[in-house]
Amino acid sequence: MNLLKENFYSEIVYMSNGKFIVIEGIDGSGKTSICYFLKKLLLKHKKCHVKVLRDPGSTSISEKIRYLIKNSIKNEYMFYETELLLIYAARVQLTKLVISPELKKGNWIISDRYALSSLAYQGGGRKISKKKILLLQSLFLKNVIPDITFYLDVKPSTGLERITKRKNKDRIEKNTLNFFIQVRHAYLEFIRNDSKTIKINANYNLNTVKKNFKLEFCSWLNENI
Ligand SMILES: Nc1ncnc2c1ncn2[C@@H]1O[C@H](COP(=O)(O)OP(=O)(O)OP(=O)(O)O)[C@@H](O)[C@H]1O
Ligand SMILES: Cc1cn([C@H]2C[C@H](O)[C@@H](COP(=O)(O)O)O2)c(=O)[nH]c1=O
Repeated sequence: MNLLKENFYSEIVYMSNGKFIVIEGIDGSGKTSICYFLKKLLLKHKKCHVKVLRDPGSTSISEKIRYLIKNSIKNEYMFYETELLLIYAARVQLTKLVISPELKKGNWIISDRYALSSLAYQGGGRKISKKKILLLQSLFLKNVIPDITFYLDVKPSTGLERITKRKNKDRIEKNTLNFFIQVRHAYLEFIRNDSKTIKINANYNLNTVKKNFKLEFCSWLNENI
């Protein structure tokens, strides 16, 4: 695609409205690596302000909630509904404090996960009804919709292998392979026929994933900016 080098940068000159870009995928799919790769790509041209965020997290309150979500508390089980509501509390805080104001200023947001994660993890993984999750979404996030979501699709065994190499697993990562198979299945169901989500094959090595992501991103940019 020859739009890659010339057009990618010339298009950025015209960026004036803020854009909300979300990177999704199961644990170990490479989301964080791609978020920072995209930030670098956008900043090279210095024509827009870019913030990378993580959901849950990225505000003081949301980071405290993130800690609760990711770490087990001795002798007390966390109910799946509690998990969902904590995640939504962190997301509402992040949205009101950072995402909405930044977008209003015309800045760009790259978010490592957003509402689709709840449909995949709490819906597909924990089996909370889609209706309840969508109700929270429509009650609290109704005007904040990603302009585009990139879903990094990886085989759950590969994703888990990558995170096992990196660090000790947290409360959610300790779930079974079958849990992640169901989360991936839910992602694939939700993005099927969704024109605002682009699927990237994340089973390849990181350089190849970055190259393919860049191609898809540039092509989206050319059509949408
Ligand atoms: N395509 C890839 N091939 C091999 N290793 C990868 C690939 N993508 C990421 N990794 C490695 O896997 C680990 C997890 O990557 P990264 O943090 O980007 O993923 P993530 O989806 O954000 O994970 P998590 O959800 O656990 O935070 C890192 O050590 C990273 O270098
Ligand atoms: C947003 C969101 C996240 N989760 C889970 C998925 C991950 O295991 C952690 C977040 O950690 P990461 O390193 O930032 O990927 O939380 C979830 O279950 N539901 C959600 O909506």
